[in-house]
Amino acid sequence: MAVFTRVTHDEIQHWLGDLACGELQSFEGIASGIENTNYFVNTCKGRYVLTIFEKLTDRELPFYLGLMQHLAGKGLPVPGPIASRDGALFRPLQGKPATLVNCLAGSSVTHPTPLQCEEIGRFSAKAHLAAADFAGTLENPRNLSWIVSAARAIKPHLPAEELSLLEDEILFQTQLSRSADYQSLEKGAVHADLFKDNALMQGEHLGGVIDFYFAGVDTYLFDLAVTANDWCIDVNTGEFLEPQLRALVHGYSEHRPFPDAEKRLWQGMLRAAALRFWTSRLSDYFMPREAEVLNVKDPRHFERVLKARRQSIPFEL
Ligand SMILES: Nc1ncnc2c1ncn2[C@@H]1O[C@H](COP(=O)(O)OP(=O)(O)OP(=O)(O)O)[C@@H](O)[C@H]1O
Ligand SMILES: N[C@@H](CCO)C(=O)O
Repeated sequence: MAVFTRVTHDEIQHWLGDLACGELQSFEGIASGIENTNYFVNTCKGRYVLTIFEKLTDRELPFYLGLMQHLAGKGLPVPGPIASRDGALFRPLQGKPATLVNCLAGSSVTHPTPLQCEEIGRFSAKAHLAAADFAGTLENPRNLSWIVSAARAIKPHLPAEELSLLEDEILFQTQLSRSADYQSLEKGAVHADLFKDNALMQGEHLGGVIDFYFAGVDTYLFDLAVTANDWCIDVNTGEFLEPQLRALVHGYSEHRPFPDAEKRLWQGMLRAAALRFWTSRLSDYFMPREAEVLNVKDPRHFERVLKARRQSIPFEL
């Protein structure tokens, strides 16, 4: 249940104020999602999503909402925040920052087809190109420094075999991050959490990508690796499904061909992406925040994915 903050018709009507989105007709809480409170809001001008941020603050929100506005402005299927007359993308509601974004069509898929993977690959490349002139500079909040510090807190809880895997992978990633190839990778503002549940599909067509609230500046290759590790795998084993992976890579490279350094670092970045989510899931598992207790995602899934990526990958870029 994701409605942490309950609001009334009058409160929403008042908050909509000068947003030029028309008179409020109805609203309903959205049950899925665990980070923020979301409502579908219907006005005489259309359907929107109201998000009340439970933890995010003025420090991060200008980056996330600014990036969504930037990408939507370039025609990508991303929910653009509706700005108030003075240009603000978020304003307080019940003392928490809140925003209104366009409601996009579609629903998330659990077993993507190769064509759907190709479509998400195309989106990813287009988003990387479109974000190149975005001015925001927030670092990926779940970067290697975060992983190292989260791992410190997790380590006392881990059995020996997992501890050794975690330490070995962090060592590998630390060395990799110092390499000339890594230093030469192209970076920009990336989604960094483009899992299946953050994409709305309409058949083979992408209706939209949502939930930019783990976005940050990181390498394009890392971002694509995050997507590959979720969209293109057998969820039982963590192994890649080759047709899905080939389709994702093909869709991506249609718009942004891979530079040589990206080709050389593909397996390393797939490992980095698996480590990032294994660590965050371990952290949520051992040190859950209040609202997460009932929604902790299984860390062992990403342990399996990481082990599989360390072994081999089906083909090179
Ligand atoms: N712009 C949008 N258009 C259509 N549906 C949306 C939009 N934004 C959110 N939703 C719906 O609301 C649900 C919850 O949103 P979201 O995934 O962003 O929740 P959250 O709590 O912010 O994040 P998390 O998934 O990390 O818990 C989505 O699964 C989707 O069904
Ligand atoms: N996509 C993340 C959740 C945070 O967005 C995970 O599956 O662990």
